[in-house]
Amino acid sequence: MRVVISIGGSVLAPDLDSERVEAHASVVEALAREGCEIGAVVGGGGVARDYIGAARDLGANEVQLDQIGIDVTRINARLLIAALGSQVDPKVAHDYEEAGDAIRRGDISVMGGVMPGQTTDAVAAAFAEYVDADLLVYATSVNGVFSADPKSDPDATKFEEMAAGELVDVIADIEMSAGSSAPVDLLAAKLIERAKMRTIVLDGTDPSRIEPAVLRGEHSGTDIIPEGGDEPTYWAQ
Ligand SMILES: Nc1ncnc2c1ncn2[C@@H]1O[C@H](COP(=O)(O)OP(=O)(O)O)[C@@H](O)[C@H]1O
Ligand SMILES: O=c1ccn([C@@H]2O[C@H](COP(=O)(O)OP(=O)(O)O)[C@@H](O)[C@H]2O)c(=O)[nH]1
Repeated sequence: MRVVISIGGSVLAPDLDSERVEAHASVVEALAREGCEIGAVVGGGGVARDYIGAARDLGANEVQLDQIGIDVTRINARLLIAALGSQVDPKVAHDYEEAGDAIRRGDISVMGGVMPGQTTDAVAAAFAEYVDADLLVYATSVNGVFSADPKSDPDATKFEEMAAGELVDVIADIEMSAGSSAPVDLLAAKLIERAKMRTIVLDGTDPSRIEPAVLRGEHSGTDIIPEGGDEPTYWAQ
């Protein structure tokens, strides 16, 4: 089974904590031991936001800010690589071909950002499509996709499952409001829909939730069901 796991910066590196990075690496290694081929994509978190904020104050334009964000995601990717054993490609893949080659060689491949105008959510979706992944997992700071932002709306309800087209609609509504954050970005949602990619959005603040989700489909987040896609098959069955 081939899996791409997107580890949000808010989850991997809300601050610099080697034990947290180690815990994520352990999950990736455990999945690899189970025979999964793994691509990981790492976000920028609070450090990226701090750098972007400082550079904005200094007059940088949006593309320059994105480039700073990409650099930070790649530093976080290096942290995850440092925590993974010999099975990982020691280079942070800068494009999908490099990442795909590493996976085909049998290595775990780790990416950060690739180009301005998007986030690592979209990188993970494109990576998953490029390598024909069986599953894409977003480990983020909320336990799935909700009808509204659960951090600000106490009446928000979680989608246990939703069609990829519904995900696009929900995300498009969020992205209409400036400065808002979303469980995945709009480009990622569109790519998931186009690729008919089976996708899970879950709370990755405790990384041990990722393994049962990948191996057995057991999680309490949101399943994104591809329209016209295959029924899920689980590695452990
Ligand atoms: N409809 C929604 N469903 C789930 N989360 C939402 C929604 N709208 C906004 N959010 C927000 O999206 C954010 C997603 O996590 P974020 O902190 O950006 O993590 P990451 O580092 O994984 O990108 C959360 O802060 C959550 O409050
Ligand atoms: O392919 C990419 C990935 C990231 N970024 C930039 O890097 C920041 C941090 O990436 P992350 O995916 O963590 O974004 P977040 O989830 O914090 O919005 C983003 O806001 C963008 O500015 C980018 O421009 N292109």
